Amino acid sequence: MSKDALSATPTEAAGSNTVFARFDRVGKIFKLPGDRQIDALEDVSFTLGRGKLVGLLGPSGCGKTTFLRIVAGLETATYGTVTIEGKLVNGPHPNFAFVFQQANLMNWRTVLKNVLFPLEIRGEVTRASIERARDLLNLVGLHGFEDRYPSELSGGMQQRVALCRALVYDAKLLLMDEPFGALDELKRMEMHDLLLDIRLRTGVSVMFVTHSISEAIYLSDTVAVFSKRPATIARFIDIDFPYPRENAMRYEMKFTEYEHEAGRALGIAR
Ligand SMILES: Nc1ncnc2c1ncn2[C@@H]1O[C@H](COP(=O)(O)OP(=O)(O)OP(=O)(O)O)[C@@H](O)[C@H]1O
Repeated sequence: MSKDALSATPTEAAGSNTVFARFDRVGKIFKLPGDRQIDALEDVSFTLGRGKLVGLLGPSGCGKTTFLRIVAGLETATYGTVTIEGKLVNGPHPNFAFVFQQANLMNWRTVLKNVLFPLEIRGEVTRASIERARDLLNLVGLHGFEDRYPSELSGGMQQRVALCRALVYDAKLLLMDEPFGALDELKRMEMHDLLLDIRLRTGVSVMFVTHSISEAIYLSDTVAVFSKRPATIARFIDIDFPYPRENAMRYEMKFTEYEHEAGRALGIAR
């Protein structure tokens, strides 16, 4: 995919060999009372490669969350299509996991029982799946907290529990809406490395919304910069840093250049 690719036609995601998801001229118009309407999305087209990580950046209120909700099947597009693994999305799918800005844990359930909840509603709690939940908690540094309650955890720890809950059932697609927005900078950086580690181990494809240019660059294979509303893709930026990524890269000249490029696409830098 070219860095300057515009969204009029579907465009390949960075370096991917297999297409996992295809978004073809996705548009959304919200009808409001009294013949009013909000044009939220217009002709958003690109593909997400299997196991790839795409960050969505854009001005506030441009339509990023709406796009993510359409991909998740939680909202219907006014026109255009979302195809995942060759199948049209027309409702929520059991293989898609969502992580929101707030952890949204159930305070009356222990950490382990929060993580197991998606399996419980599928009737899939087995000895092996409990083991997997414990392994995930271990991976995110929460070993020993399985029987604690959410109110006993910090915000960062709660967000890590939410991530485990999203990953416990082998989701193929992880959709995240500003998942680390409520965390302080250091915790956010920790979560970045954790997410990349999980992606490496599980091969999950990831799409996430962020307001942070540096977060988008640090995590993504490709950053998709949305225009002002109605949002369309203003620019794709392929991030040519190898994985695993290291914090030192945040201070490299090339990283600053990517920040400038994203800033220009957002209209906030020259
Ligand atoms: N259910 C709805 N009904 C009517 N308008 C809506 C609805 N959901 C979103 N909108 C409008 O669509 C536009 C895009 O909203 P959206 O939440 O997708 O933007 P966003 O880019 O995620 O915003 P932010 O970055 O501030 O979180 C906004 O003008 C919003 O008011």
